Amino acid sequence: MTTAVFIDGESGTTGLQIRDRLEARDDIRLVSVPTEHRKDAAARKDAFAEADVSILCLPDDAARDAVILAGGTRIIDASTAHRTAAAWVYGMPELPGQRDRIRDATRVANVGCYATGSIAMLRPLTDAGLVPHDHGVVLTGVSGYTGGGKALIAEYEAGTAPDLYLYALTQSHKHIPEIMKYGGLTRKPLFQPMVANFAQGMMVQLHLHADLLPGEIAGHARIEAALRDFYHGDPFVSVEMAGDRIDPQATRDTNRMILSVQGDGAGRVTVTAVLDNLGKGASGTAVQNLNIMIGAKETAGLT
Ligand SMILES: NC(=O)C1=CN([C@@H]2O[C@H](COP(=O)(O)OP(=O)(O)OC[C@H]3O[C@@H](n4cnc5c(N)ncnc54)[C@H](OP(=O)(O)O)[C@@H]3O)[C@@H](O)[C@H]2O)C=CC1
Ligand SMILES: CC(=O)N[C@@H](CCC(=O)OP(=O)(O)O)C(=O)O
Repeated sequence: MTTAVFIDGESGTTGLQIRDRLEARDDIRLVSVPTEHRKDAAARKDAFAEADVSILCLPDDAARDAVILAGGTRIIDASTAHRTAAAWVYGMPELPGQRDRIRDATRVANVGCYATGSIAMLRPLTDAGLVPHDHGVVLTGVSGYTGGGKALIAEYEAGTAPDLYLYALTQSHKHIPEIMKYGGLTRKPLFQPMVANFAQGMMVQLHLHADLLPGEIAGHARIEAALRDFYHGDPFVSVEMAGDRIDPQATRDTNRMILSVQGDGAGRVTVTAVLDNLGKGASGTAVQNLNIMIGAKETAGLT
């Protein structure tokens, strides 16, 4: 039996990557609208009606409109529009109990790219009580320029964007609400992202003065052990020893995420997540969520 899948926004950065991961599969039949009708409501409504599952790869406002057009089809939304909405299931399979919720869901909000790394580091530590929920958390991140979609890609390809820049300087990055809700934080974290001159790849870091946390010192070894326990047996997330350098492009074109713990071996600890912003941070997890929803092998179409 095949599952009919419509990717709304399939010619965009995320949509193309999802298409690449699905088109060779014999358990999936892709439903498409001709390129010239890609913004035509009637054509898209027909595609939604034909699909068993539709994946939205659109800007937030267009994604909200698409949900109205979509009727009863099951949806995975790659945008930020529904990530903390009560009626939506958060599409981060690694969270406790989340695979069962995703399997039964009709509306899945795919996790954001920086949020994937941030929550992956935070949640094991807040669940284990090593980082208190109201801790003043500091996160930094660097993304490849494809994270900014077609518009930012065009700037880099034209050579008009700087090799590295900081942005979201007012502490209002769009991923903060989902990082708080699913990372287990009650206090807004500091989060400083940047973009660098490479296409795909991402690194997110959590910086901790673990010796100042309450209770027994949540040092390097306990933090690493909590991460290893949380991800034991996970098909895509691993906790590894980092060498002298960490490459944000190390998992390019894969659905893998590598976590590592660095520091002085005592109280000053940095946890690092490396993932592909377009892979594990977007299209890879969308396909992983699709696999869970349709009862396919979770790793199908993914490396
Ligand atoms: N890039 C990334 O790393 C990540 C992106 N995402 C999310 O995925 C979504 C898509 O991002 P991305 O692929 O980067 O963006 P792109 O700009 O590359 O692609 C967006 C696509 O949506 C199409 N589109 C825009 N408006 C409409 C509309 N009203 N109806 C139908 N199609 C429309 C665009 O067509 P046209 O070009 O013709 O305007 C384009 O093909 C965003 O919500 C983003 O937040 C999620 C995680 C990571
Ligand atoms: C480099 C860059 O601009 N990155 C985007 C995040 C990527 C994105 O739009 O997607 P998700 O929210 O769906 O993860 C940003 O910081 O707004």
